[in-house]
Amino acid sequence: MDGPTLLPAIRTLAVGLLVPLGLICTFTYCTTLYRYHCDVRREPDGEGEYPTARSPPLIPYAIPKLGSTIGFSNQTVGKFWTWLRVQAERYGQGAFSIVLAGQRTHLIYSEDGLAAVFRSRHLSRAVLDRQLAVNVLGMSKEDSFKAFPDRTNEKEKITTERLHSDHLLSSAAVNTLTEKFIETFQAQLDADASLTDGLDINLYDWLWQLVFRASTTALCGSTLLEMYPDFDVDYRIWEDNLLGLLFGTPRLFARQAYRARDACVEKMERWLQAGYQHPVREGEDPSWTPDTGARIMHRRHDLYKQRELSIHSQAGWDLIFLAGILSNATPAAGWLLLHILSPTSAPDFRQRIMQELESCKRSDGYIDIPALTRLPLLNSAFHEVLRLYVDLLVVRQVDSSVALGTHHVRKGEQIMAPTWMTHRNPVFFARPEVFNPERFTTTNSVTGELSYSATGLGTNYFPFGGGHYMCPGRVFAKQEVLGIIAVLLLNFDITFTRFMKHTKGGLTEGGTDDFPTIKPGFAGNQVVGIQGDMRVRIIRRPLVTG
Ligand code: HEM
Repeated sequence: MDGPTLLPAIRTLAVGLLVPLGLICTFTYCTTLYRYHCDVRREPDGEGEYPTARSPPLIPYAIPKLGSTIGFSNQTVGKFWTWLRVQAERYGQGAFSIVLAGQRTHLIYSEDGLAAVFRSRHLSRAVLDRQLAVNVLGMSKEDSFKAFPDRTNEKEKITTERLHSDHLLSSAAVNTLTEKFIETFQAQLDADASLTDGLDINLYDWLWQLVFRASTTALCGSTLLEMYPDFDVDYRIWEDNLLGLLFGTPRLFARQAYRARDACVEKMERWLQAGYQHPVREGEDPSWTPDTGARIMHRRHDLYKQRELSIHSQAGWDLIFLAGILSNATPAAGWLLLHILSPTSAPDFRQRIMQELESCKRSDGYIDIPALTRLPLLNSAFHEVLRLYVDLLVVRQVDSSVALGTHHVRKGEQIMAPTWMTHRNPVFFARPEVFNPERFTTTNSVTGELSYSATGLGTNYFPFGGGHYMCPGRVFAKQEVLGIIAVLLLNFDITFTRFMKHTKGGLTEGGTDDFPTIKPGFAGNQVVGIQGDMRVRIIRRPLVTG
């Protein structure tokens, strides 16, 4: 066929394809839009206070299967939720549904709906955990079923729940982990002679490295970073691409992410193999060893063996466990420190934090960690960081059709409970976009004593998720973050120089108003990343003796 005869054929083919596609999209949009408007305007069924549960209104879309995937995947953190809030207020809805990559997904944020999500026995997370195991950790499908079974085997000697409650949540375990973390964090600072004369640094970048090493050593021992001193390089790439991997971005479009994932897992695998060559001696149960890390890791490794996981899958599961501490507690500490030191904060904020911290110095020079966790302003500021900077999606699959408050969901569908819709709702938190370190404090009207509390907010505040799957690292995370702040502020003078702005070419000098912003990413990042930095001068304080 020559050129002139080929062109009309292509045109006919294009028209033949595009016209039906256009018609399908127009028809889909019109029908979903019509149904949406009927649903949002429908009066509640049922009697008075007891409305009958019904399926949340489905957000209209044009492309079948794709549904709202593109809008939901917008990488400006919070953009989708801001849009959804407008819909929620306009139509008085406590939940909406979207089609996400072909799956009907309910976004639930009403108080009764959230309470039911955390309580319900009809919801689980195994399918999502397996998707994460295969896509993000490179586990085989077979091992993902062994690691995340649909039902826990009652006969199992070790279970994840028992393991977490005994070795991650108990106060003895948390204190041991915190002590090891602080010891390693402090040792790095002590070893840096340049801090005595003073250093000009980009604060968060500097802190990230220190916390990365101290957290990894506290959990996994010192051998991992001795074997792979540059482990952080691949880890950072993997962390930045975690949600893209989870959603199954094909390897062709995310080569660097897959390479970093495989490199991280391979390094953890070699570290595990080296550790297994030096098993803990019979009858001994050390709280930490250089080769195998903390006791929680030893017990996890016992669980891996009980479930007969390959060494590759064991390494992947260790990697995501490590990410719990690295990818959440580190930015949380960063946001808190930036706010304390920022010239944009209230003038007396830093001074009051310092007064509180001074009261936690023990006579031997160490920090009284339990006392730190009772400081009202510091703890309130920590909770405020989590309110403002956690973009969490509590994700569950529906195992059997059920009413979650007034929302009816069907077997096979998916639930997402977004923190953004409640944590930034002006009805629950006045001026929600503003960092207010006093938000969780109260002053006793008789004694004038300041205290703090994040309880009483019920399901309006859930940075650590809720119910059966609630974060088991929550107590350690808080102690770690407060410990970082105390060690730095009590031992160093830190002077603000300027903010550093993020640009395409890297960080450039900013003004005194350019407080760092939220790093772009998919919804559901947990503690959001920090974009930009703060230039400071840091100098060790002279030791006070006698
Ligand atoms: C500020 C810090 C942290 C935040 C905001 C956070 C948040 C979360 C959230 C939201 C979940 C899922 C809960 C759900 O689905 O309902 C989770 C799970 C988990 N977190 Fe954390 N986390 C933090 C720190 C940590 C630390 C320090 C560790 C470990 C040392 C940790 C270990 C885990 C583990 C093992 C799970 C999975 C639990 C399970 O599947 O049963 N987290 N975390």
